[in-house]
Amino acid sequence: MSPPSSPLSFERGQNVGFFFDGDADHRATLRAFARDGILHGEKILYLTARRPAALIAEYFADLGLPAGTTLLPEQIHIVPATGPALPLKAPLNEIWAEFFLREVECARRQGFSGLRLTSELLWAVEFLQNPGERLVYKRQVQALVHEQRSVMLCQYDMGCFDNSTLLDLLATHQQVIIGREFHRNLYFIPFDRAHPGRDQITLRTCLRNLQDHSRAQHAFQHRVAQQAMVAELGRDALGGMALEELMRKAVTHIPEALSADWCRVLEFAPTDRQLKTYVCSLVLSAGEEGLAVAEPLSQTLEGVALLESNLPVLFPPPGDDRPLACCRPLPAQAVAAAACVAIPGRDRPFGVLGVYSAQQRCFEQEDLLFLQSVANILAAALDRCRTDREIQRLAFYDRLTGLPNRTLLHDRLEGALSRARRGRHEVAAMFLDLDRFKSINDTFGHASGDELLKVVGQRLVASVRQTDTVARLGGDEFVVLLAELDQEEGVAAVAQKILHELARPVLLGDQEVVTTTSIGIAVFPADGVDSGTLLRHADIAMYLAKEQGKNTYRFFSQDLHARVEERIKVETCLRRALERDELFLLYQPQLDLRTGRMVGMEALLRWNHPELGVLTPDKFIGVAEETGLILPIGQWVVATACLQAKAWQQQGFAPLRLAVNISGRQFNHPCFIDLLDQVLEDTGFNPGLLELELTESTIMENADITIMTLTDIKVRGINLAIDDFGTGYSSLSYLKHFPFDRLKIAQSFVQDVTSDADNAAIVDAVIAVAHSLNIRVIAEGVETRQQLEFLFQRQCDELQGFYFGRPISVDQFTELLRAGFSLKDICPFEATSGARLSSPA
Ligand SMILES: Nc1nc2c(ncn2[C@@H]2O[C@@H]3COP(=O)(O)O[C@H]4[C@@H](O)[C@H](n5cnc6c(=O)[nH]c(N)nc65)O[C@@H]4COP(=O)(O)O[C@H]3[C@H]2O)c(=O)[nH]1
Repeated sequence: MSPPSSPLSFERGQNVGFFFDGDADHRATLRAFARDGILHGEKILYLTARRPAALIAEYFADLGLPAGTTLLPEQIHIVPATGPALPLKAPLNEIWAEFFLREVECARRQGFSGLRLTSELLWAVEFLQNPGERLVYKRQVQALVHEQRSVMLCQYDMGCFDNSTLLDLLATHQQVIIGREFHRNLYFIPFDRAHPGRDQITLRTCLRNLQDHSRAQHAFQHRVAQQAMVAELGRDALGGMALEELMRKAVTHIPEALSADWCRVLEFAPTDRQLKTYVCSLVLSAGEEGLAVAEPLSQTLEGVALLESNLPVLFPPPGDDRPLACCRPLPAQAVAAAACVAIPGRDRPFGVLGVYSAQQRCFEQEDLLFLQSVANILAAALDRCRTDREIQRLAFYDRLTGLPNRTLLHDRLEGALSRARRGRHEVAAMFLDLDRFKSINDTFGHASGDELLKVVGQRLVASVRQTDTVARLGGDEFVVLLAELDQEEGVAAVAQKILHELARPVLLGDQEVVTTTSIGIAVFPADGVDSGTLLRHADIAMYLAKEQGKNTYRFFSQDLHARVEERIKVETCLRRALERDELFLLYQPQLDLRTGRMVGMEALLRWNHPELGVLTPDKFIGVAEETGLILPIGQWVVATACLQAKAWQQQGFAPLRLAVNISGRQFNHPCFIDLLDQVLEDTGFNPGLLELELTESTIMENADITIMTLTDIKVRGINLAIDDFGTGYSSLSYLKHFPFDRLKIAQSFVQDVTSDADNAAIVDAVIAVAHSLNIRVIAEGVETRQQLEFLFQRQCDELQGFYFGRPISVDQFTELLRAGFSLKDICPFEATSGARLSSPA
């Protein structure tokens, strides 16, 4: 039989030794070896530790070798134990180990060079090398296999494993150290055929394996330590350890894990394309903390690691490449070896993780994998940190301007107030609202509006100290918090500075825009002791600033508070006024001064307030405007007045012109014309009898849009009147451009017309200009006969005023219509062309 090409086959012509411990009868094994030609032509060294040499000799005499076996008696050398005979079944211990080694030495001296070591010897060698090492027996093997670790397999023949288990183990584990008595059983496994290429696992190489094993064991422990560190850093990162702390921990532990000297993280600054030290395991001097790289990135080790972010870069380089310089600053000790990997980032690498050694050495592939694993953990932590920051930014900062938002403002205000309480100083809260933001937004578009808000934010920040807070609450509302005040005059000066800064023109695209601001100021502790009250009071003061002409600042006061409280009350009730039917209209007659006859009426709104009684519009129209309630209310007025006027016509009264007041917000609403059409359609009222009264400010607010809307109104045949003429812009020139039918001279002029020469001159001029433009003039607020006479003489066209009739209810007005009211009823009047007033009766 030809010898099998088994991993167990021995090299011919070599002295071979088998060690048998003499605990068992090994004849069967020897017979099997002989049968398979293993023992052919070899010398057998039979070391016996526990059985007498004579007994062993008997084994060989009575081997019963198969025919053709060439094992000759002279091949067998029985080496008796040189030490004391050991008892059978003695436990493996140091004495055993030393004994075995002595025997091996002895055999070597006898010229046995290719000594095969059996498991006992392997164990002995290992035991002496690593006294702490435990042998792995039986069940423990399974556990280690499960953990995917190297396996030292012992006592294989004790029935724990069958051959297929062993084959599986060998297939999945590179490192199988064969243990005690294993060789015998292994021989019977068709091992080479099942796993060609694994023949390194042979008895022949066991000793080398053992040394390798010891090295591997060391490396293994090293890797385990590295893996443990990766796992720990991963846990820290997941557990939310602060980035700085995590980085510091990494650079502190990496040198130990890689047997290197020091380690650092360099951060990439994309603007100047430089790397700067983020953390270092060494204590850097002040000068070393600055920017790290003077050289171009591509010429440094770390720079290349960063640029070629998927590859670790080594110093010295593994090939023939010229070594790259390490980034400065470098600590005092020279760098003889280094490995750098990139720390990945979302859009570009964050930086580089580098480990350095003063000794010449090679970093192994596993070292680099470890380094990259740590870099990946740092990258994940950086990413999480960035996400946290992003969330923080969204939660506490205004997206458009980047300023603190309401939440952060409250936080800062609370902090400032508690410091102020302790330090007994004042804190000022300024509430700012841009004066014409809405119209700028409407005119130039939202993108320009946003741009303006950004500029405002920047100017505010530039106007205050760094310790102060500028926040945006939303829309065009900002708050400035002056955290430490010495005196109130200081606040006024800051407010003044802000007004000045914000009034400077802003370039939006190619348009220069000027906006102003109203500021309300409340000061802790006088105007409020908690953040909510302080801000509310600053807001109230801001309304006062708006009311008193805008582009100014006002301090909060208790008086103001009372006024605002009432206003808030009004607002709350006004919301329900429409539903509860608390609104109603009065009608005031308008007379033709030439004929003395009633030619029209003005519908005037009243609110029957459940607690305050009947309120005139000046008490609630402002609130309605601010809150937007003017839209449903205004619509209700137009519809109710048209319905009523139509009802009077249907009752047989001569049709009269119906004047209705339209507020600025109502007029500027995009649906205004549609709503008007709706009313006319629903009521069937003749548009030619409807007159809309608009104030000068409504007309002037947005001249371009106004002219279009006015034209739309005129197209429908509706009349237009300018209300309160003289109180607003008082510009006669725009009369030319707008299609008005009537001009109402404001009461304030009419009232003093007989006592104030200036007023008389103005009224005179206004009538003349209006007539020259074919616009009729109506004077309102006529209360006396003198006023009437003056207006008559100046050829005013129409009149309205208490002298002829106050605003009255529907019923009273119906009575008036029935009675056929005329100017003649009040004063004798000659209604002819060129008529004059008769003397009073
Ligand atoms: N002292 C004095 N006053 C006289 C005399 N003759 C008339 N008046 C008052 O002058 C105001 C005339 O209305 P206006 O100038 O359009 O001024 C109106 C108008 O601008 C506004 N308004 C009234 N109703 C409405 C409405 O339905 N919608 C809107 N948006 N505003 C309205 O409220 C303002 C005030 O309305 P009222 O309080 O009803 O006051 C009315 C009227 O009662 C007089 O001889 N002497």
